[in-house]
Amino acid sequence: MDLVLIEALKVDTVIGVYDWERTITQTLVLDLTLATDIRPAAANDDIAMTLDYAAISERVQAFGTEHSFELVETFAERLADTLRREFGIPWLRLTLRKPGAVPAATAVGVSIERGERSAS
Ligand SMILES: Nc1nc2c(c(=O)[nH]1)N=C([C@H](O)[C@@H](O)CO)CN2
Repeated sequence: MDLVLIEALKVDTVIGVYDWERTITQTLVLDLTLATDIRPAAANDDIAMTLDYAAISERVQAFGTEHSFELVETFAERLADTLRREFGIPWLRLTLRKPGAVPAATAVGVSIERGERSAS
């Protein structure tokens, strides 16, 4: 299985458990690793035969605008489910960082893997 990568994608959203966080937009930083077979697209030089990282990046940013969760866990889980359903992604790893949430840390966040990763 091959992988399509999206690294350090900035996503603006309302997120957080504290009252003050419900009134502001914060920027999350996402890394996505998306399983697919790139061989058909490579053989035909055809964007329609692979995962379009530009289209997926736009969808992730729209997702951030559409939702306002409290937990980064909820954002990650719901986004992973949305991307897998809408783009037919069999397996993905999603790492979500919330910079500045803990001043002593560069970033905090979660990393999840969902779906089945085939061996071939
Ligand atoms: N595991 C989590 N811990 C915390 C979260 C979270 O989403 N998941 N969120 C907060 C606050 O919103 C924090 O980011 C504000 O600085 C605290 N802990």
